[in-house]
Amino acid sequence: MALHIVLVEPEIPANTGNIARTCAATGTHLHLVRPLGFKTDDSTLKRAGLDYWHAVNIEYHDSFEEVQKTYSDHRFFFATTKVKNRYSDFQFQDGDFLVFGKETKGLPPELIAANADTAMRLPMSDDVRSLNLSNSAAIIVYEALRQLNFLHLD
Ligand SMILES: C[S@@+](CC[C@H](N)C(=O)[O-])C[C@H]1O[C@@H](n2cnc3c(N)ncnc32)[C@H](O)[C@@H]1O
Repeated sequence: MALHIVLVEPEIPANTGNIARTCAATGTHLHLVRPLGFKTDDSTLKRAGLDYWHAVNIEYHDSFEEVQKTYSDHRFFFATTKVKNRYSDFQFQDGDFLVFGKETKGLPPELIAANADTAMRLPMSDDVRSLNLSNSAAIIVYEALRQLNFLHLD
């Protein structure tokens, strides 16, 4: 088993490359939902992931519904600025899916509304609208790993 990160329609290659590197470091599986805002041979994407791409377990999907259908026996958590639930108040389990939205618009409001019980927010001051996507993913996956005693890692 492993944790899973889902990026729904990511736009900025450097963010996806950074997240791929975090996935390689943590044994987390990466799911990219099309359309992507870059080509998979984009040099910025490759550079941000350094030479760790071979260590990333990556899957591409045509829709988020496809991810949910394929992994219907897993739990899904949704990272968004739009709710009050604090990310660290959830009890994560091995196999959980952590879902992140696109850089410009975030996750679709209807997806958040339909999953309000498992939507989570990283606390921020009122001066900032959102955190960077790759920073958000790193913080949440490491919180899940901390709760799981860094299962699968040293
Ligand atoms: C740059 S943000 C999107 C900004 C968008 N205007 C919004 O408010 O959702 C890209 C993604 O990073 C994650 N993110 C950024 N800041 C977050 C926060 N404070 N709490 C939870 N997720 C966050 C979310 O998954 C979001 O969809």
